[in-house]
Amino acid sequence: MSFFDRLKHAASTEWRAYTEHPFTEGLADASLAEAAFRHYLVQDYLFLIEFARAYALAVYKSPTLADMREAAGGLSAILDVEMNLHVKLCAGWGLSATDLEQAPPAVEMLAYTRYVLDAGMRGDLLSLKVALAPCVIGYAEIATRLAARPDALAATNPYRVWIAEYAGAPYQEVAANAREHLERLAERYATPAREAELIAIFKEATRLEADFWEMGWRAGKR
Ligand SMILES: Cc1ncc(C[n+]2csc(CCO)c2C)c(N)n1
Repeated sequence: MSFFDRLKHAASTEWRAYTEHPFTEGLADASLAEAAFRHYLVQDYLFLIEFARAYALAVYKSPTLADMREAAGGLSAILDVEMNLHVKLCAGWGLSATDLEQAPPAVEMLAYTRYVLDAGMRGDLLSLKVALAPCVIGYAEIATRLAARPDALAATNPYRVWIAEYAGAPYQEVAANAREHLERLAERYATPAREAELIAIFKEATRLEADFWEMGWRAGKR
């Protein structure tokens, strides 16, 4: 079994709660309340700013130049690609980039990003990449599943742009490369003695991803 599959298997309850959260179902069948999506999107913008810092930390923590280039690629994928999607999507919901940056941070956003930054700060590059894995690899898995649903990408679904972005080939390739890089890192630095700690990091980050959906989901019920 690959290293990532071992992590996912060990965290299967948390992984399902994250990747099959009702929020994601609501994106696919367009039943998600607009308020839920807006709240999620604004907090996700703040989340991406903090995740850019985590990738910058990955540059710093890189033992080799090749690792450094890989982390720098992740950093620019956030700053130059993913954040543009958010700005574009938010404009469609009447929110400007300034509105986004000035939004008050939610505790779920803070908890998740602080956790990842802390895991990276006290650990090595492998610990940090394990903490980042649910985000990068999870979104690719979620979007692929949603895109296969009838009408998920239909013009009548206001969330089709989000699904198409993460289900599309460019993002799927980013996620596949991240997964490949994680396997190579694990070959270099994972030991049986470290496995329990790495699983604990993966589980916690996955739980915080589910909490992030839950935060948006609750905003749709208010
Ligand atoms: C809560 C939350 N989790 C994951 C992602 C997806 N994501 C964040 S950074 C990154 C890597 C490079 O773009 C990806 C795919 C998100 N946007 N929000």
